[in-house]
Amino acid sequence: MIETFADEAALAAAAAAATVEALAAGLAARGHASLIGTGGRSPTPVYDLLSGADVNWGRVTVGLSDDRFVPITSPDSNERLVCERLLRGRAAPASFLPLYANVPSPEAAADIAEPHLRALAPFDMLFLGMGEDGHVASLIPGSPVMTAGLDPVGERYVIGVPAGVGSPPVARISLTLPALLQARITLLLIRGAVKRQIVAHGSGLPVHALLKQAKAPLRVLWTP
Ligand SMILES: O=C1O[C@H](COP(=O)(O)O)[C@@H](O)[C@H](O)[C@H]1O
Repeated sequence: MIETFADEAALAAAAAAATVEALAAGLAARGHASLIGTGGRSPTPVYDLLSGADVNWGRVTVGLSDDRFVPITSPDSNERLVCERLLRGRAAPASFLPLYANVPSPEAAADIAEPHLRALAPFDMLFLGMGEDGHVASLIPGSPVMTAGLDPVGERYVIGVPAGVGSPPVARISLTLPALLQARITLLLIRGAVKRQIVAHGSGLPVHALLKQAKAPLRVLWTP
């Protein structure tokens, strides 16, 4: 079911409330909690709200479902977005687990991140955006690693994605479907008629691998 919100602010308020609840549950049950964020435009107002939320952020680890293989100084860096919009104010004490590393290739960065993501799973909250091509994380149609990344029994949690697909078409680092399915709750944050149509009526795109599975609870939050 797609949950419809009147505007971006209403969607952000619902997403932030669900996130605070999920992090509080993780903290109460295990003494620590995890939030895997996403890049793009969709999560930004949610990050703004969460940066002021009453959470024991010092016991929260924040990661990313994907990043571009660019340094944090780049405007294309998802890590930069999270640092600028989430990890400030009350959320400043949270720990950050990067996907990007200053190494020669996205595959080498993925190798570094892999054990840390495995140790962090299962995740208390996962945010995903979706492109108008149906991609989630950096599992992008046309990519030579998309099929491997969407293999539900694949051995990797983190993969390098060669340049040439996506916007911008830079190399990337992405969580795989087995990693995404480690979320206790996932919020798919989408906006606009095209994305609603893809979720409601499309098939065979990366997002549908998540929509059709029953292992990891998923909410779709949409606004026009
Ligand atoms: O390239 C990316 O795009 C998607 C979707 O972004 P949006 O601006 O349409 O919400 C995003 O989820 C992903 O993290 C990012 O790398």
